[in-house]
Amino acid sequence: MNTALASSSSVPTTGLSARDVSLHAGGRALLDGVSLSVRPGEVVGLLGPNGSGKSTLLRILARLAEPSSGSVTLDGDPIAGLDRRQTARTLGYLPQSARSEWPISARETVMLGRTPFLSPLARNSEADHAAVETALAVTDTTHLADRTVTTLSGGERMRVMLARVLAGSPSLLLLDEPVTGLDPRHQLEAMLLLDRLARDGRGTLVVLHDLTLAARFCHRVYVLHEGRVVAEGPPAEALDAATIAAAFEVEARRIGDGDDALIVPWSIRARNSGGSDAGCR
Ligand SMILES: Nc1ncnc2c1ncn2[C@@H]1O[C@H](COP(=O)(O)OP(=O)(O)OP(=O)(O)O)[C@@H](O)[C@H]1O
Repeated sequence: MNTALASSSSVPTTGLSARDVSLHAGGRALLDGVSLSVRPGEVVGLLGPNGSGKSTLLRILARLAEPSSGSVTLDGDPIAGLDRRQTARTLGYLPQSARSEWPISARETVMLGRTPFLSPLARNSEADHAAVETALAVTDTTHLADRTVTTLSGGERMRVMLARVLAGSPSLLLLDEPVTGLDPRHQLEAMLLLDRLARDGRGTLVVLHDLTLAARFCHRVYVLHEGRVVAEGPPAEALDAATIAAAFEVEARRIGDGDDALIVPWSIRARNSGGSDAGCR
């Protein structure tokens, strides 16, 4: 499968960083002093229970929301001051449960990912069409290209929306649960694709709920809990039993070590278990 995603339009980057980012809304802190980075050549996992702030953080990193305090920098420059088109060429963002409401074809939907490269009133170029066909191929959606996107199944639609991000050939990808709803084969294909993109020098921050996929495919992970980073580092270190218990309130069974580890949530951990609580690091 060809994974050479339109490298000519990719904008080189040294990485994206959040420093001490907080966001207050609804009378509480949704994010509280979060610092994080993603660099070219790495797949970084963003993990945490429902409501811990993962999507909120991704929206801030994608410049779709403003933090109450703290900063986000791209290549060392504050993202708030950068040219929006240039930012869109560098950063690819896949929202959670991404969907298209327009009854257009999957191919036309993927072509929308080329928007940052279009001049006003210009027709799509050969490079645009080539990027779209490659993005369809690597997401195994070529056979769906002429279907109206609103008629696709949830997993098919997710792969098309991922193709739309890839069509822009971003240097850095911000992906909010890209494998949720995908069948096992397509989950693996998507994670293997991120791995190949990292080897090509691109970087990805990916929200995952599957601890085994995170352990296998992420170079580093951040674990969020109630808006704070409670663990970070290589999965073998950050996803230890104490962190999993404290952050997710489950006991997990671990089979194997390192990136071969299977981490399976196994039993519910009682809340308010007093002194036996492992606590978040
Ligand atoms: N505009 C808002 N006003 C008030 N609360 C908000 C707002 N946006 C999000 N929240 C709350 O902030 C918290 C974090 O939401 P967020 O969507 O970032 O969580 P998440 O970690 O992505 O969760 P999930 O795994 O369920 O997708 C949640 O409790 C959510 O209800």
